[in-house]
Amino acid sequence: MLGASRRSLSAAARSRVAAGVASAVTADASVPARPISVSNGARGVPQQQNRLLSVLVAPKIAGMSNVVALKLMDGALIGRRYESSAAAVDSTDQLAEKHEYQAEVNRLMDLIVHSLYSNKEVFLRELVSNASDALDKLRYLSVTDPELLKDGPQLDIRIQSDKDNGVITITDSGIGMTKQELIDSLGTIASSGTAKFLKALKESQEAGMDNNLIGQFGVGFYSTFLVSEKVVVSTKSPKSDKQYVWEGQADSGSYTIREEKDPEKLIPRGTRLTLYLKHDDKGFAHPERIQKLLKNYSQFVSFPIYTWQEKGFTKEVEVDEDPAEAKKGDDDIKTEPKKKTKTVVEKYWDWELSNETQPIWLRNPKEVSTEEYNEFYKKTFNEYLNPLASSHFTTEGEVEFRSILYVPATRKDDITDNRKTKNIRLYVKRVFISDDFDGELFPRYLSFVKGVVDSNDLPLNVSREILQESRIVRIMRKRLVRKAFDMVLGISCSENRDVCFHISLWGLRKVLGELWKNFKAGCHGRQRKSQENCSFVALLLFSKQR
Ligand SMILES: Nc1ncnc2c1ncn2[C@@H]1O[C@H](COP(=O)(O)OP(=O)(O)OP(=O)(O)O)[C@@H](O)[C@H]1O
Repeated sequence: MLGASRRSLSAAARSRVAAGVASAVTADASVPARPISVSNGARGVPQQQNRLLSVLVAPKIAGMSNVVALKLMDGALIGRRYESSAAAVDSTDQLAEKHEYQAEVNRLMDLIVHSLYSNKEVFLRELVSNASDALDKLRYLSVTDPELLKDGPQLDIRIQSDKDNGVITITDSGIGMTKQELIDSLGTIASSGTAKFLKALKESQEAGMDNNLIGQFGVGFYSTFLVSEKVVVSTKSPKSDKQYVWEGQADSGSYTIREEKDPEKLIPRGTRLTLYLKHDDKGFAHPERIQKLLKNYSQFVSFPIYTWQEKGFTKEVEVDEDPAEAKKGDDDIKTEPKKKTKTVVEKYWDWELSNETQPIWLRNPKEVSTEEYNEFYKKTFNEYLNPLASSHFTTEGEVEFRSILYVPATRKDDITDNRKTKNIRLYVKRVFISDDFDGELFPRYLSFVKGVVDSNDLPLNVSREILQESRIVRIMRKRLVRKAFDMVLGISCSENRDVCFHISLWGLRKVLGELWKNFKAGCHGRQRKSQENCSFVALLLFSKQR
């Protein structure tokens, strides 16, 4: 999952890189593109040569005369002149631009398509997570720019499937993507999860695929190719008045992008993914299977997820009378014949809400099971192992907020390299704001603690500056730190207790050993409040004793 600000920053950075590449190909994105090869990497024929080659080898467009086809190709060469005639043509294939994947994506696709990974179902988790991120981003941006919602206030995810043909569509009404964002996002790798996956793969030093890694890290959007032979992404950003279609095939080093021209396929805003499943994976298109997977993987998504389900109701219908019976009846005394009826089930299809949208931190802690806390942690922070401890609490009075904090079982990031850890996800009135404010909400030396914080007192347009100066944040930070210390001390006390955050002494020693650097860094850290210092020193002493 990505935070809004993180994503916008990385998207901007990626746009700059990709803009350079794309500008070598089409100076004006609105020019209707013909089968032009657009290289995303170093490979490929020079652009001008590519265009000419494409024109020479362009096949005849189905249902079009050569004259019209030529006109279109002409249009590609001389600019906008034939834009309207291109729009009038009911064939889109010929208008598609061909792009090559970045080398890393090619490698990843190759691994995914040829992997023997048995837990292929994670594809749905990854796609729903992307849809939820896109909705989070829209909701966040719409706080300052309500116009973004003008094409529909509904924020939801809808999944429809055709089990006979093995097709699944996943539609979200989120932020969508512009053409450039499509190229930047679905042709290159800049995403956290996928990049982590590749790093881990490299570190595992295995020539082949370590199947477990897919499950541990997720491979984001590309996991669609675990089950699909073709994927179509149709997307409309509120920043653009055009809808674009990305199309990729398993086992292909390139993808295409074209403008959506079919009025029936236009969406007001957001993204629709259509997965054409591989023959052996068509079972994933069964509506009941989809619902089961959502229960398993996506129960913490805070937007409604609707699935298209077959339903039924019973009704009484009249049945035709048996002619022999009717004849017999005629011979008897004339009485009004009694109409016979039978009960039938009337089938119909409708959307069904398939998830619980109340965030886990708003629930009563007594009603949340350890498994639910652990699942929420793993899904939210992309973790593989259960946490060592968790703490769910509500603070009321002077400042009101709810939070769940976790101590992970392993520490992956090294705080000495001064990277942001994105360990705290900040929500304001349930709206996800950012995971970039970790330093402001939490001291750096506690960066191993992960969690969510939801405040009702902060403004929705909260910025780093507001956080730094806010008295509310100072109080929140103090309480969060105290809770984090309580939690770590709780782990330490567990040596002499039967039940203490369901962890073992072995786990404690392990975590303190690994967190040693964090504690040390805390010692040398900037000025801290005395109470914080006291607890910190106590922890430090404790950890040294062990
Ligand atoms: N439904 C969507 N709506 C809008 N943008 C999307 C959607 N799906 C994917 N994207 C864009 O594609 C990018 C790449 O997606 P991918 O799933 O590969 O990685 P990620 O979501 O960024 O990272 P991670 O897998 O770690 O959460 C996303 O960052 C986002 O910008």
